[in-house]
Amino acid sequence: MIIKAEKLTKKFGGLVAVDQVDFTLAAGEFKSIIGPNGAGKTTLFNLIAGAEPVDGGRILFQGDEITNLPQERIARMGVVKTCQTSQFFPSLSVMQNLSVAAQPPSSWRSLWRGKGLAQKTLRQAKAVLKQVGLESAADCPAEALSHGERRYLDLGLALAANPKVLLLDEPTAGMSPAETRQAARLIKHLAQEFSLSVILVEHDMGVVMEVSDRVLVMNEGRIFAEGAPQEIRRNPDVQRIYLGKGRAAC
Ligand SMILES: Nc1ncnc2c1ncn2[C@@H]1O[C@H](COP(=O)(O)OP(=O)(O)OP(=O)(O)O)[C@@H](O)[C@H]1O
Repeated sequence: MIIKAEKLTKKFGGLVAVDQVDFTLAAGEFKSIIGPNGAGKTTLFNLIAGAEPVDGGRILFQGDEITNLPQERIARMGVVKTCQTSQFFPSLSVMQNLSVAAQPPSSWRSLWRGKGLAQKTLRQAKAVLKQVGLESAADCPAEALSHGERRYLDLGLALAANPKVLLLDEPTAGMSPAETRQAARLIKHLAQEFSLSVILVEHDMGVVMEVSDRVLVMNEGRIFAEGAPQEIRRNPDVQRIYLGKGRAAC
């Protein structure tokens, strides 16, 4: 397993948002986390990425414990998270943003000394620019991008960091149905091309069913069900928890 979490627990005051959850991700696997609002999906995702401190349990990445390491350190090890809200330098161009993300931390000092970016970094940034289809916007300031393009830049920023495990938080949020289908296909293609292991938190069931190898259903901080997309789609208990919370079933 590339990621193994045991008895992960997170509390917010009296609320147990993630309750003794065991989670595994195999190398090359694409796993989606679904569940009704407030089920604990984003919290579990944030615990794995190091974006929230863990209250109980432990997380292993390739056998090494990463529990409560700083998020930057976890990202440098290869577990990289994208956000629901775009995080980039608004006035820098798309290519400059990708170049910063592709820059190994060991070379930040030379960047500050004005030595410029290494050729390897520029090549990596250019490759990612092409992979996420933003070549025509390479010189645009990131703040001038459309909503859909910003989501592609988010994806590019994560890919530029050379991840082994990619954590995607609602990458298609706010996209039109046509953009959503296109983005889902691109994400799946990139995951296969780079042999990435992916954890996806996503509300769009069409996307989840199309891209996932396995789907994990959370409810009230616990794992409710796990299986192949078709099994989850047919599971009457899964449909019940969605309907019980007033959301559309898958
Ligand atoms: N920073 C926080 N402080 C207090 N409570 C929080 C915090 N983050 C999450 N929660 C609570 O923890 C529970 C799980 O939230 P979480 O965001 O993980 O659920 P989710 O399944 O991702 O929901 P959604 O689908 O609505 O995004 C919810 O009851 C939420 O209100």
